[in-house]
Amino acid sequence: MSIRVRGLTADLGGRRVVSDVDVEVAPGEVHGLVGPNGSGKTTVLRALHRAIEPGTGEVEVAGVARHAPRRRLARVLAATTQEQRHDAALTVREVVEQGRTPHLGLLDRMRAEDRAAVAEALRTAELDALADRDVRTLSGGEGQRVALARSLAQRPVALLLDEPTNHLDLRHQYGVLALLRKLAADGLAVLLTLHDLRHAVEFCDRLTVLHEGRVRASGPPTDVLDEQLLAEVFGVRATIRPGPELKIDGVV
Ligand SMILES: Nc1ncnc2c1ncn2[C@@H]1O[C@H](COP(=O)(O)OP(=O)(O)OP(=O)(O)O)[C@@H](O)[C@H]1O
Repeated sequence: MSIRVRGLTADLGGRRVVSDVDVEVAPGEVHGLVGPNGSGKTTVLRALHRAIEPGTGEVEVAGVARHAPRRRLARVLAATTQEQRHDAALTVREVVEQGRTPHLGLLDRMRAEDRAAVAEALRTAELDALADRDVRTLSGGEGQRVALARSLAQRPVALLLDEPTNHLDLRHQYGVLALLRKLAADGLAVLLTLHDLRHAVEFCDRLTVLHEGRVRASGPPTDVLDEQLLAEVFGVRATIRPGPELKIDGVV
């Protein structure tokens, strides 16, 4: 497994917000963490990339366990989070270059392979035209693509994304989700939080549904999202019909 979370418990503000959560993501898998607001999705991601210290439980990424040096973790795990605001006077290219930091020694300069990883990440996130722009001048969606490009430049084994499509227009939503599928096909393990259950059905191999900090169900999307769960967890009367109402087949 590239990502393994076992029995994870986390307390925040004196309250238990995640209890006994298990999530496993294999290489090549796109795994969605879904659940209502406040159900603990971001907290699980934050424990994985060590933005918070979990209470109990095992958290392991590509064999790098919970107490291993941070630098080892940064070589295998990239995270695109909601907190990533770009408020320094840097160009888009300079932010994406930061993705190479875990692979460089303290005084090392960028090597040819680092520059190639940055160029590929910029191209993949469709940022070539914005490469020399000051990141502080970008729109929300453009900034979100910069954060993704920085993660891609890192060339990780596992990728975490917290609501990666929430600022994106329709074309870029599709573009990012299709890109995640392609990255998974190349062997990456992808764990993302999503609110749009239609995206979850269309793009995820498996889902873990969180409710009040606990795993309510996990498995293939159409097995997991039945009428009873949609009512009890999400508070909607709904059914998953085969085939989405709006089917996007590619970008033009
Ligand atoms: N720093 C904190 N201090 C206290 N409580 C916190 C803190 N961070 C998160 N929480 C609480 O932990 C719970 C889980 O939050 P989390 O952000 O993981 O939920 P989420 O499922 O990602 O929600 P959303 O869909 O709204 O993004 C929420 O009740 C939240 O209020």
